[in-house]
Amino acid sequence: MRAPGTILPLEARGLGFAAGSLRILSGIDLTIAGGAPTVILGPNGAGKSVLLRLLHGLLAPTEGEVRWAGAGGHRRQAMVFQRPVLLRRSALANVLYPLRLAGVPAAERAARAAQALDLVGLAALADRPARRLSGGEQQRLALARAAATQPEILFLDEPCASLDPGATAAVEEIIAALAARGTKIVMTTHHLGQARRLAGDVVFLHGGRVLEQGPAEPFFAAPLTAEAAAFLRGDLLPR
Ligand SMILES: Nc1ncnc2c1ncn2[C@@H]1O[C@H](COP(=O)(O)OP(=O)(O)OP(=O)(O)O)[C@@H](O)[C@H]1O
Repeated sequence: MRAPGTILPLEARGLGFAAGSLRILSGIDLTIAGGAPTVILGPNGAGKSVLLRLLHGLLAPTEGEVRWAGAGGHRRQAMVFQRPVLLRRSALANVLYPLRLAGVPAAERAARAAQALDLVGLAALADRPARRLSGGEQQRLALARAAATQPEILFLDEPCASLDPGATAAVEEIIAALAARGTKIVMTTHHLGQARRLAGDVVFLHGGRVLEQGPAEPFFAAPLTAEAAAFLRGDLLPR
């Protein structure tokens, strides 16, 4: 069972990140509430991955802060990366391992892992060595591993970056299923079609700043900034 209460909304206030003299993100103010997925969009180098890492707590901000509404925010979230790092063990063992680390009682671990493998369509491959799975299956396994920990918020960094259309559709289905059962998804993607299909709201980043933030439908129909309009047309944006 998930701990009572909620850690949402997640708020970023004056958030910034610099590496030496290079400012990568500045002045980010965001409120991420529960509900349909939040999709972070923007051209290459806009700072999407860095923002996701700051929100997740993997990077420490050099300015501003990330605030969770409730206690234990860092424990009730998970992140899945473009290329999952899997243990040299079976698919099932990969899902069980973080549950053991999280102190989930042994009796509950097997049921949760089986349920998560089922959710991603990998129940039949539970005993296969994880590193022998295809790229799409590995990404689904990474999603199962994260989902089994029952995070309230799940960060996904380009989850379909190196997947073909079939594998991408399978991952999108899993994301939609997780969102439907109440997991808040915050993700980056370069697939505009995917963003339109999944997003409840959008954060548009350019040059390390948030230029737009709001519900997905009006953003796609009539973006407010010239930069977002150009991005949606597929034009190159000056940095
Ligand atoms: N630790 C770091 N040190 C120095 N520069 C960094 C660091 N992390 C990211 N950068 C730079 O910050 C900028 C933003 O990187 P980030 O990966 O967040 O962009 P992105 O929007 O996710 O891009 P892409 O769409 O290409 O993945 C890039 O120019 C990147 O090279």
